[in-house]
Amino acid sequence: MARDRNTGASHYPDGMTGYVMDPHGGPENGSVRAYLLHRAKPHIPPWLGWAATGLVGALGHWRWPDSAAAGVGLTLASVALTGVTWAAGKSTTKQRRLHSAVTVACGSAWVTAACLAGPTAGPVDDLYLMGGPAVALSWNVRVVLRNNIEGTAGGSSDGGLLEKVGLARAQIGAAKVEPNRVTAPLALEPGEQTNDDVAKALARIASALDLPKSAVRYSPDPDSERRGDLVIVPEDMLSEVVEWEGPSNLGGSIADPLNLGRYDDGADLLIWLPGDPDAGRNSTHLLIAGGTGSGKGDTALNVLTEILSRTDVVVWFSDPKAFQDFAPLRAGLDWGVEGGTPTEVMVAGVEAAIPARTRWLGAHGYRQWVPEAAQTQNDPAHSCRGDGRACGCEGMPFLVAWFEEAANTLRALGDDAFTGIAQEARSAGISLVVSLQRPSYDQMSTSTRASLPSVIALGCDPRDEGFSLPETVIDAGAHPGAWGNRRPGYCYVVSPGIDESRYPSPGRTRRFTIRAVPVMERLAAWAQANGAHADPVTAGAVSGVAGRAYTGRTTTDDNDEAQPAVALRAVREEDDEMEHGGLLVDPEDAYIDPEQELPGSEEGDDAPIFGQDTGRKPTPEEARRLFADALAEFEAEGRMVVGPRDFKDWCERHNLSRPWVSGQLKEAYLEGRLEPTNATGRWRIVPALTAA
Ligand SMILES: Nc1ncnc2c1ncn2[C@@H]1O[C@H](COP(=O)(O)OP(=O)(O)OP(=O)(O)O)[C@@H](O)[C@H]1O
Repeated sequence: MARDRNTGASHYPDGMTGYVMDPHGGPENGSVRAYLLHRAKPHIPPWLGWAATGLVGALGHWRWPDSAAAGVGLTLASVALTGVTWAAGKSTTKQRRLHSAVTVACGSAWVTAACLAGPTAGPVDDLYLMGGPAVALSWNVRVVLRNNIEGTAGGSSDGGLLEKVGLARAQIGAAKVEPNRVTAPLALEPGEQTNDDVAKALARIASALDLPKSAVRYSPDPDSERRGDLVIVPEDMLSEVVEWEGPSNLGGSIADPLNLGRYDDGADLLIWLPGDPDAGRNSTHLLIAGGTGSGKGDTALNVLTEILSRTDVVVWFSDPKAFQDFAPLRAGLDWGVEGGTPTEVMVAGVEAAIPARTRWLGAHGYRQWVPEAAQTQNDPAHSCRGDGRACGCEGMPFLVAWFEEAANTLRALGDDAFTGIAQEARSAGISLVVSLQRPSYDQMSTSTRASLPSVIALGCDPRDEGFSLPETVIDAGAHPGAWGNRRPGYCYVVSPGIDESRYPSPGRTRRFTIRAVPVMERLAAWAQANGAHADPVTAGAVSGVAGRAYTGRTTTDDNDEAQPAVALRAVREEDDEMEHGGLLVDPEDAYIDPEQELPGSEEGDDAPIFGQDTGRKPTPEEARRLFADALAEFEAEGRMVVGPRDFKDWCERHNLSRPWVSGQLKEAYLEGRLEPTNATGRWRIVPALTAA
């Protein structure tokens, strides 16, 4: 069929008749009578049925007036016919099945009465005149509604939408129509079509409706392979930008939902990090994945501001981008580092905190972290004492360990290590938050990806969709690849606690502008004064591996236990006054093996060594002292993870070789001064000051 661009008229091949609707519903060719006839056609059969019923009733009475045998036969036939109708309607929708059975029952009962008593006797004719049209009209209404739903979905009178998209014979049930959202139950052809077929047809449905792909979604019924809900959201209500004005629940608990923005139907976009034993939900780790310009930075700010506004959580935060986006919030963090070695130390800190926290939670009768765990333990049911009395231990806040642009860190850590940490952290009241520069498998391996159950998937390259979102959610119509960086802040969120039918619905986070900076600074100051401090157990565990690198949040509060840095400084000053060999052994002397030979060293060279480039090799003893000094210096700077490369300049200065340093590092490990890390050739300094 061709269409004249100027007149809008359609030209059919010779001999064909037909019409095409213009967008306003008027006939474009053919007569008005033909159009009306065509429109009326689907509504005529019920009325023909009504007329036929009347005719059968009249003929039956003429044949069997007042016959008792005919009465029995007709009644049985009527019941049988109704039963057959009910049975035959098994494969259709419940509503249609009932409607058909009731229609047949009414019709056959009237025929029986008309045959026996006569079509005009008593109320029989009135029943015919009133009941018949009512039943016929009910079928007309049904057809109209069905057409309307298909019409809403873009179907036109020359073929239903479903037929157009290859789902002929699928049935659409009564649609729920809300402002800007139509939800229509779909029942597919039994044995012929599956929910996968609908998923594959979504793009064609969007095309038929002239809508973007993300406007059409499908939520399969988990209990049926041929049923589900087709959801159409015609207008993009997210196009309006909403600016962040402040946290949603200042002073609340981290167990309360974090409000990150809104869904396309206006509902709040919420996530939960800690688990909820009542809901059978464990705590979760979160991946924030999006391409450049997708609004990942602002989304992270939405998440972080929400977390910092709660009173029972501490945040450890690593940002290789030197807190470019997060600087206004830094004061509210319990521990903030800028990537590289400090991040390695932070990872070691998380690793150390996990068993300590899990033990504490277990000892206090918590199977997972709940808000009560963050309070002072005054409940005998959560006591670590054997005598059943309340223990009064300080509470343990939830811990969020956040790794911005984490690809390098994760690669250095290795898959097994990360998977292990992720698994164990969940029962230790720790959530990991990880953001990636590019959401793809070359940034993060499959198994590491699998250990992050929650994701905020922002716009990305279409090829990376499968990385960001589970296949089922993509099949249901989620397509972050369609946004790229053109829709900043648009996201799909998959996370425990959210109704799964929401997963394919897009949401949008709030935008942060320059106006948000003072509000964020106020929030950080608020968090500094009112937020939680790391509990002694967590702080102790992390200080044990990170030493001075872990400072704890600085406040005006004088709680030394919650501020390991203050405690450490006090210990160090005390140590300086002690003679070597006291309780806290001077690291310079503690690990020297005077018997060990230094490769290539010159015997008997006893020139002074400290602070000078001698241009000669130090004696073995000098070299070991220098090495111990270097470790102490690293520790003092908070560089708690070291490897041969960190000694490059030092080697040059002291005429010592890299292999010698490698050997010395191993030796220091054997002596307990270093611990291996998950990365080959990297060692963690065991803090000398807290080792006691
Ligand atoms: N929810 C939002 N609504 C509207 N605009 C937003 C939203 N989020 C971010 N933007 C805007 O989109 C642009 C890119 O945002 P942002 O810098 O957060 O992206 P990004 O993914 O972090 O990019 P990059 O990785 O390059 O830093 C900014 O101009 C920002 O203001």
